[in-house]
Amino acid sequence: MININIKKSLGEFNLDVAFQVEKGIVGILGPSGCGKSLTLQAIAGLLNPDSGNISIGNHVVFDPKKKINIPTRKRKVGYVFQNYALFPHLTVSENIGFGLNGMSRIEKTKKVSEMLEVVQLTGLENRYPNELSGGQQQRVALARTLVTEPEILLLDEPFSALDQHVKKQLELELLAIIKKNFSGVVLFVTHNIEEAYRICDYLCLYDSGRNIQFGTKQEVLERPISKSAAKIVGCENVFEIRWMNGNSVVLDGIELELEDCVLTTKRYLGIHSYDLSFVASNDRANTFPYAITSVVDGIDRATVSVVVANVTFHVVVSKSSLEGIMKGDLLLYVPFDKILFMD
Ligand SMILES: Nc1ncnc2c1ncn2[C@@H]1O[C@H](COP(=O)(O)OP(=O)(O)OP(=O)(O)O)[C@@H](O)[C@H]1O
Repeated sequence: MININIKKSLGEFNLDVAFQVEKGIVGILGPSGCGKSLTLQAIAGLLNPDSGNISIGNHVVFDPKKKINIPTRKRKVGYVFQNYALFPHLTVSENIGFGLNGMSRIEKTKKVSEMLEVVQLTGLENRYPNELSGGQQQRVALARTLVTEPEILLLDEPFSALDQHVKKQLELELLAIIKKNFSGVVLFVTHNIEEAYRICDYLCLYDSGRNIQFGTKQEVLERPISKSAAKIVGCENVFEIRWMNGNSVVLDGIELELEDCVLTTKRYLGIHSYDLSFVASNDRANTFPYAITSVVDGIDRATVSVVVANVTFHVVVSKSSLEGIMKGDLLLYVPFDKILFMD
């Protein structure tokens, strides 16, 4: 369990975050410079907040009102950094055993060798970090952290230094090791919504030093609460709206019908690019002729940008459907049950 409620001013930047997590892997997502790493540093005791409190498990580790500020080494926090931060002059075994203080040599050797097995690096114990691949270095970093039996695991963009082609495989490996050997809360900082979705149970969205939304990954993806939350979860189609009545809204020049009367005060509407589609007939509401403005080609999918009146929609389509869409005799379909309303 982690409970954090802190404020910290650093020059112009103000960090003001509060959330509580009982268990599971939480993806912390947000634009660059929004305070994700500072939050992890505060939890680890590497940054002193100006006020607030932090508890890990059943222990208060920071609360200036109670004069509590437990030092980093006693916080039971495992921290894996972007660049792994291994000691270059120590071998794999020495790196893993580094944090095991107050243990006999025999005990330490046993623990390190168990951990080498957990991260499948047995046989490489005498190598130095520069003799390992990026993925192997990452596993040493994870082992060095897990061996200290932390109550919380902080992963700060652990895949960012890896090549694209090995990333997914290593993600799976790392996830399997964590799930099998660690039962506490994992806070996982990433910029990538796809990666967060693959790995995490919950998402915590950040914007300008604040956490703006927390929920299961499905909830957050399906119901971003604001325009900034929608942007962070990769919703490419967000528009300011004018309510006509409870049954329809007007975007810039087009009217969208809604399924039920949903009068709200929400100012924006969003729809994920994968929820839009192209259809052959206008036998349903919200189908529109379109003009294509661009096509971004992917391996098996493409993103087609189309204009309807003055509104540009981005639509993800399969490559096989691209030819029909390019001819322009289909209609863009905006399904009302996929429309998201937000502040
Ligand atoms: N010691 C410091 N003094 C002043 N400002 C700082 C300090 N450390 C960080 N900042 C500022 O605080 C903000 C948040 O930094 P943080 O590293 O938490 O961002 P982040 O969300 O992790 O970004 P990224 O995704 O780029 O790693 C940034 O604007 C950064 O410039």
